[in-house]
Amino acid sequence: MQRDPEAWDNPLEFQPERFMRDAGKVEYKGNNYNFLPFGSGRRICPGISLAEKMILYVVSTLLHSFEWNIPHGTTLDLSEKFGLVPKMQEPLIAVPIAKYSSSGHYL
Ligand code: HEM
Repeated sequence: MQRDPEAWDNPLEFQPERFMRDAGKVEYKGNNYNFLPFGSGRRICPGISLAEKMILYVVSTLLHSFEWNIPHGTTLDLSEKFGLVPKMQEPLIAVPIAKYSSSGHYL
């Protein structure tokens, strides 16, 4: 359903901005069957509230604290392989470089 071209324009294209166009209106708590990131019904993810509170904090802290690279001499390959959930064809190797010392000073 989340890949149905009748519900989504170019559903297989990575377009995170599609969610920003109607930010605030995107329903993800199991009532909009076009978009079920946490599932639906009796087995819906019980961690939604925690995820809502933590995800922005965790992702922004990782982006703020580290510069992210891929190993030298490699290229980024975002192709997927078929499965129950999409997995990367080639595993992503991300190399974090700390921006701050343990005392909090910019390196
Ligand atoms: C962005 C974060 C998360 C996403 C996208 C996510 C997504 C999902 C999905 C799709 C399911 C299956 C629902 C279904 O079968 O209909 C699930 C189940 C579950 N999730 Fe999450 N989840 C997230 C975070 C969390 C967190 C933070 C916790 C706990 C602290 C959690 C605990 C669980 C548990 C225990 C289940 C099994 C529920 C059951 O089978 O009855 N999840 N989650």
